[in-house]
Parts: sequence; C-alpha cells; structure tokens
Amino acid sequence: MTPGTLQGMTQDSMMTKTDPQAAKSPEVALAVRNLNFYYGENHALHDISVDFQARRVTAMIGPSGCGKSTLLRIFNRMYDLYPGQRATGEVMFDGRNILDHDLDLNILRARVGMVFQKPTPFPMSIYDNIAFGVRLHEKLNKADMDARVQDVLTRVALWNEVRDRLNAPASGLSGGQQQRLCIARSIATRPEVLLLDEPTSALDPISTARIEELLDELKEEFTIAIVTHNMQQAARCADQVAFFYMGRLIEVDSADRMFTNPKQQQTQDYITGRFG
Ligand SMILES: Nc1ncnc2c1ncn2[C@@H]1O[C@H](COP(=O)(O)OP(=O)(O)OP(=O)(O)O)[C@@H](O)[C@H]1O
Repeated sequence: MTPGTLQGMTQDSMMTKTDPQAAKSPEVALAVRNLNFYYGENHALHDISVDFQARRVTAMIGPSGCGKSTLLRIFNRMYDLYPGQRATGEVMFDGRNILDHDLDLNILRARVGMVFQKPTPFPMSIYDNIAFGVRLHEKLNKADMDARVQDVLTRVALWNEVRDRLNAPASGLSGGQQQRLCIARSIATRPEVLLLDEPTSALDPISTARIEELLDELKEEFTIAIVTHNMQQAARCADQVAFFYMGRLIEVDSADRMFTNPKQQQTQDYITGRFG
C-alpha cells in the first residue's frame, strides 16, 4: 500500500501508538484547541476547545445553527472546497494540526471518513461504491478487493442482503441500506475517525435502530463524532456529549452526567425541550 504521507510518515507508522500513558488515561484522537471558524464575515465558531476520545462516540447536540455541522466539517477540511471559509486554532490529530495548509488532504480524508444526513451512494454498483475509494489509496488485487468489499459489507450487516447483487446499482437499495452502504464505503479505506452528520434523520425507526447498533460495534475500532438532533439517540449511542449554543461550546461531559445532571442552565433548558 502506498497511501502517501501526511508529514513524511506512512499511514501505518502514523497509527503506531507510542504514548506510554495511553493505557492509563483515555487516548485522545482529536484535540480541538481555541478553534474559531468564519464563513466570510460570519464568525460561526468561537474559541472551541474539546477532546474527542479515541474509540468512543462523541455526540454533538444543540439548536439549529449552533455550529455542530461546521465543527464536523472542519475535521476533514471540507471547508477548503469553499473560498472565504477559514479556521484558526488547532485540531491536533496524530501529532499534526489538521488546519495546516501543507497537510495532504487526500490522506486526511482517507483517515477521517464522513457520512452525510442523506444517503449519498455514488451512481455506480454496490461493489464499486466500496472499491472506488479503496482504489484511490491502495493497489489491491481482485481477491483482496473482493475480501475488503465482503468484510465491510458484513460489518455493516449488509452482506447477506446484497451478496447476490453486488454489480447492481446502489440506487436500487432502500434508504436504510444505502446509508449502511455509505458507512461501509467510509470504513473501507480504514479510517481512524468516522464523522456522521445526522446519519439517521432521513431513515425509518428500524433502519435507525440498526445504524445505532452498528455504531456501538464500530466504536471498538473507530473514533466516532456524530451530530444529532435526537436526544434519545445521543443518550443511547454516545459516551460523551458536547452541547453547543450560538457557535460556542457550552458544556461537554459523559452522556450519563449530561442527561441527568448538566452543569449549565442552557444545557438543562435544551435537553428538557425548553428551547431549540
Ligand atoms: N455556507 C455558509 N455560509 C454562511 N454561513 C453559514 C454557512 N453554513 C452555515 N452557516 C452559518 O454558520 C452557523 C452554524 O451553522 P451549522 O450548519 O454548523 O449549524 P448546525 O448546528 O449544524 O445547524 P443544523 O442543526 O440546523 O444543521 C449558522 O449561523 C449558519 O447560518
């Protein structure tokens, strides 16, 4: 595999855990420090500092427009696609600041996968939806690619449903199946971080429950950041919850404490449905 480098290291070497303290304290996958974000003149995120723990689910909650999606999109530098948008501060990931201009964005996006609110399968076969991204980063022979496709489809509990129609268009799948395919596609490049922006808001309750179960399994391997408007979902899925209001991080705590004993009145008001 020749994935290129993020700062002159191979993808494999970057994943080596060298911190002797790692076993004692929760390992931090993403460390956000004094982060500000601007859409032109609009100052959308104000001085955000928060840790995303490795192999845990962090849910971002807060009323519409508070900056949840903005923060999520910073983690894979999606804002780079739009002139006039800029971030200052630090988002440390594996020893590098994600905001650095010389970062290799192809490598970053292979290591930080993203799943959107609406299922967005590529207009190609189920098989190629998985293989497409893998081919950009690795040269696998047919047998290894087949194995990769089967592995990720099995992990999202889709293999048995699609094994006989891998070459059929992904657009023929149901919404819930499409979203699981998109998650499979995201994990096929073996990222370390998975970003999910309201991944179940377009799905029925059964598909939602399957995705939530899936998150519980995936967090054994991936660091997960999820934006959700659904408090029950945050309580069910998240280890840590961060509450945002008007571009500021108001409170971050374990899901248990956040939903039973929040420290801030604004958090209390939001989770009890008094606003938002
Ligand atoms: N492309 C853009 N250009 C200008 N301002 C934007 C843009 N996208 C978002 N904003 C503004 O940035 C702020 C944060 O938006 P963001 O989408 O991150 O909020 P959110 O908490 O994810 O909201 P929602 O829950 O409705 O998705 C809002 O004030 C929004 O109007």
